[in-house]
Amino acid sequence: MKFLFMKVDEVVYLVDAYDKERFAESKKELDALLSDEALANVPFLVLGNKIDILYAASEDELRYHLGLTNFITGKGKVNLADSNVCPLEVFMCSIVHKMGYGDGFKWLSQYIK
Ligand SMILES: Nc1nc2c(ncn2[C@@H]2O[C@H](COP(=O)(O)OP(=O)(O)OP(=O)(O)O)[C@@H](O)[C@H]2O)c(=O)[nH]1
Repeated sequence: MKFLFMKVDEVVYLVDAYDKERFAESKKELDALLSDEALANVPFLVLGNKIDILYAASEDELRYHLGLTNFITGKGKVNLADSNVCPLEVFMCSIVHKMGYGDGFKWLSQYIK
Protein backbone atom coordinates (compact mmCIF):
# COMPACT_ATOMS: atom_id res chain seq x y z
CA MET A 1 0.00 0.00 0.00
CA LYS A 2 1.31 3.47 -0.80
CA PHE A 3 0.09 6.55 0.99
CA LEU A 4 0.45 10.11 -0.13
CA PHE A 5 1.30 12.48 2.71
CA MET A 6 1.34 16.25 2.68
CA LYS A 7 2.63 16.79 6.18
CA VAL A 8 2.03 14.41 9.02
CA ASP A 9 2.42 15.44 12.67
CA GLU A 10 1.88 12.05 14.23
CA VAL A 11 0.86 8.50 13.43
CA VAL A 12 -1.68 6.48 15.40
CA TYR A 13 -1.46 2.84 14.38
CA LEU A 14 -4.33 0.68 15.56
CA VAL A 15 -3.76 -3.05 15.75
CA ASP A 16 -6.32 -5.71 16.63
CA ALA A 17 -4.59 -7.46 19.56
CA TYR A 18 -6.97 -10.38 19.24
CA ASP A 19 -6.21 -11.09 15.58
CA LYS A 20 -2.88 -12.83 16.17
CA GLU A 21 -2.85 -14.40 12.72
CA ARG A 22 -2.51 -10.95 11.20
CA PHE A 23 0.36 -9.68 13.37
CA ALA A 24 2.86 -10.41 10.60
CA GLU A 25 0.81 -8.33 8.17
CA SER A 26 0.47 -5.53 10.74
CA LYS A 27 4.24 -5.59 11.30
CA LYS A 28 4.88 -5.29 7.57
CA GLU A 29 2.60 -2.26 7.23
CA LEU A 30 4.05 -0.63 10.34
CA ASP A 31 7.65 -1.25 9.19
CA ALA A 32 6.81 0.44 5.90
CA LEU A 33 5.54 3.51 7.75
CA LEU A 34 8.48 3.56 10.15
CA SER A 35 10.96 3.50 7.30
CA ASP A 36 9.15 6.14 5.24
CA GLU A 37 11.29 9.25 4.97
CA ALA A 38 8.21 11.47 5.04
CA LEU A 39 7.57 10.20 8.56
CA ALA A 40 11.08 10.50 9.98
CA ASN A 41 10.93 11.87 13.56
CA VAL A 42 7.15 11.75 13.61
CA PRO A 43 5.80 10.26 16.89
CA PHE A 44 4.13 6.87 16.53
CA LEU A 45 1.41 5.77 18.92
CA VAL A 46 0.67 2.08 18.51
CA LEU A 47 -2.67 1.06 20.02
CA GLY A 48 -3.36 -2.61 20.71
CA ASN A 49 -7.13 -2.82 20.62
CA LYS A 50 -9.72 -5.34 21.90
CA ILE A 51 -8.04 -6.17 25.21
CA ASP A 52 -11.51 -6.81 26.64
CA ILE A 53 -11.35 -10.15 24.82
CA LEU A 54 -9.80 -12.82 27.03
CA TYR A 55 -7.36 -14.17 24.46
CA ALA A 56 -6.12 -10.85 23.16
CA ALA A 57 -2.33 -10.46 23.14
CA SER A 58 -0.67 -8.74 26.09
CA GLU A 59 1.33 -5.58 25.59
CA ASP A 60 4.60 -7.56 25.78
CA GLU A 61 3.39 -10.03 23.17
CA LEU A 62 2.20 -7.33 20.81
CA ARG A 63 5.44 -5.39 21.18
CA TYR A 64 7.38 -8.55 20.42
CA HIS A 65 5.33 -9.58 17.39
CA LEU A 66 5.47 -6.11 15.89
CA GLY A 67 9.25 -6.07 16.41
CA LEU A 68 9.10 -2.98 18.61
CA THR A 69 10.83 -4.28 21.73
CA ASN A 70 14.00 -2.29 21.07
CA PHE A 71 12.32 0.76 19.59
CA ILE A 72 9.96 1.96 22.29
CA THR A 73 11.04 5.24 23.81
CA GLY A 74 9.28 5.19 27.19
CA LYS A 75 5.92 6.14 28.61
CA GLY A 76 5.27 9.20 30.71
CA LYS A 77 7.18 12.36 30.00
CA VAL A 78 10.35 11.63 28.05
CA ASN A 79 12.40 14.44 26.61
CA LEU A 80 13.57 13.46 23.14
CA ALA A 81 13.85 17.02 21.84
CA ASP A 82 17.61 16.95 21.32
CA SER A 83 17.76 13.49 19.85
CA ASN A 84 16.65 12.38 16.45
CA VAL A 85 14.89 9.37 17.90
CA CYS A 86 11.34 8.83 16.73
CA PRO A 87 9.02 8.72 19.79
CA LEU A 88 7.21 5.40 19.76
CA GLU A 89 5.09 3.64 22.36
CA VAL A 90 2.54 0.88 22.63
CA PHE A 91 -0.62 1.32 24.67
CA MET A 92 -3.30 -1.32 25.03
CA CYS A 93 -6.94 -0.34 24.77
CA SER A 94 -10.50 -1.36 24.21
CA ILE A 95 -12.28 1.08 21.98
CA VAL A 96 -15.72 -0.37 22.62
CA HIS A 97 -15.14 -0.10 26.37
CA LYS A 98 -13.66 3.38 25.99
CA MET A 99 -10.50 2.55 27.89
CA GLY A 100 -6.74 2.69 27.46
CA TYR A 101 -6.37 4.98 24.47
CA GLY A 102 -6.63 8.14 26.61
CA ASP A 103 -3.22 7.42 28.13
CA GLY A 104 -1.86 6.84 24.65
CA PHE A 105 -3.12 10.14 23.32
CA LYS A 106 -1.87 11.93 26.44
CA TRP A 107 1.57 10.42 25.80
CA LEU A 108 1.38 11.47 22.15
CA SER A 109 0.35 15.05 22.95
CA GLN A 110 3.73 15.84 24.53
CA TYR A 111 5.39 15.41 21.11
CA ILE A 112 3.00 17.54 19.11
CA LYS A 113 4.48 20.88 18.27
N1 LIG B 1 -14.45 -6.73 21.63
C1 LIG B 1 -14.12 -5.62 20.98
N2 LIG B 1 -14.56 -5.43 19.73
C2 LIG B 1 -14.20 -4.29 19.11
C3 LIG B 1 -13.39 -3.31 19.71
N3 LIG B 1 -13.19 -2.30 18.84
C4 LIG B 1 -13.86 -2.65 17.71
N4 LIG B 1 -14.47 -3.84 17.87
C5 LIG B 1 -15.34 -4.54 16.96
O1 LIG B 1 -14.62 -4.99 15.84
C6 LIG B 1 -15.47 -5.01 14.69
C7 LIG B 1 -14.78 -4.27 13.56
O2 LIG B 1 -13.68 -4.95 13.28
P1 LIG B 1 -12.30 -4.29 13.05
O3 LIG B 1 -11.28 -5.13 13.70
O4 LIG B 1 -12.38 -2.85 13.39
O5 LIG B 1 -12.25 -4.52 11.51
P2 LIG B 1 -11.61 -3.62 10.40
O6 LIG B 1 -10.37 -3.00 10.90
O7 LIG B 1 -12.67 -2.75 9.82
O8 LIG B 1 -11.30 -4.74 9.37
P3 LIG B 1 -10.07 -5.70 9.29
O9 LIG B 1 -9.08 -5.00 8.43
O10 LIG B 1 -10.65 -6.95 8.67
O11 LIG B 1 -9.54 -5.97 10.70
C8 LIG B 1 -16.75 -4.34 15.07
O12 LIG B 1 -17.71 -5.33 15.30
C9 LIG B 1 -16.41 -3.64 16.38
O13 LIG B 1 -17.50 -3.55 17.25
C10 LIG B 1 -12.96 -3.53 21.06
O14 LIG B 1 -12.28 -2.74 21.70
N5 LIG B 1 -13.36 -4.70 21.63
